[in-house]
Amino acid sequence: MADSAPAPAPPTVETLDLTYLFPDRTTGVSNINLSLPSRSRTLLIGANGAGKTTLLRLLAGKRMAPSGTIKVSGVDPFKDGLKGVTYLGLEWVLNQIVRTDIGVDELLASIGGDAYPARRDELVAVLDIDTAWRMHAVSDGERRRVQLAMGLIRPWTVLLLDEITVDLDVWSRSQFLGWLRKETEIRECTIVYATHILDNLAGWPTHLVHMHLGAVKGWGKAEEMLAEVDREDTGDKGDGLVIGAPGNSRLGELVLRWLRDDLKSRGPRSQHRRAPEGKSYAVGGIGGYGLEAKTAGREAM
Ligand SMILES: Nc1ncnc2c1ncn2[C@@H]1O[C@H](COP(=O)(O)OP(=O)(O)OP(=O)(O)O)[C@@H](O)[C@H]1O
Repeated sequence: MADSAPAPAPPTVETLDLTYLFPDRTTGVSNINLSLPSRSRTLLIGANGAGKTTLLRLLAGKRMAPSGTIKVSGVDPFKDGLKGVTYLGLEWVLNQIVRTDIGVDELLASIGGDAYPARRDELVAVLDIDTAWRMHAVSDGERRRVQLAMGLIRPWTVLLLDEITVDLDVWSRSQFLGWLRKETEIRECTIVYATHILDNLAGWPTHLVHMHLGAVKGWGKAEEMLAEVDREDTGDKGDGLVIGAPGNSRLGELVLRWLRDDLKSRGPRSQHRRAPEGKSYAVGGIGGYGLEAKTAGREAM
């Protein structure tokens, strides 16, 4: 009788009342409840310091969350490993190998390009990479394109992206976003993407998560959240924070509104730090929180 391997768990991302505090016990993320289905493309939106990177690193298993508060593809990413999860963030961008005198072909082969030749060739084409480039002699954007190809060649099932497209020109970024979209359409995979750059993202996300002061202020299906824009008038509220420029996408308009309201509710940064409405950050004595994982072996390349 032939062995039948169990079907892989669907690549879902779930958090259950997830709280994580840094050692100062005042910053981090608190009480986060999300349930992102397979094949979703989620944008994490929030002002600088809202908690997006912290959340992504927790989802990637790079920080230890309290037991039972995170499940990625059905398992705890810290305890049970990162199979199928690709996290592309700052550490990956800063890796020095991509600044040395090494050729693109060699670099792509070193991270498994030869095992996935079709994906490698597709990414080289989508990201308009010249495989004759030497990495010490390319522009920032060219280097970023090679880094993206390196990070994406292996067929991930959950992709966690912390804004890593900043150096791409508009065309390359739109091609890249289109490729990501296609991935979720042709196979079981899921993307969570933290970004401040909304160009070419109209119609891209299936879900939106609005973060503010370490909490999720709202989340849901993108179309339902975008419907807010059609319902509300957003012009000048007499506070000098005018939005609603003609030509803004609905997504751009919604995000401007969110950030305007967040700024108003938070006040200037130099004022005292405030917890999100209805929440209070615990100070000290919470078992399991604030533990920075010893992640040397877990850091992305
Ligand atoms: N290692 C750390 N130790 C203590 N506090 C931290 C640490 N890293 C981040 N923070 C704090 O946690 C909060 C959330 O930071 P985080 O990097 O998650 O924000 P973000 O939404 O990704 O911001 P940005 O859009 O600027 O990248 C910030 O107030 C930040 O100062």
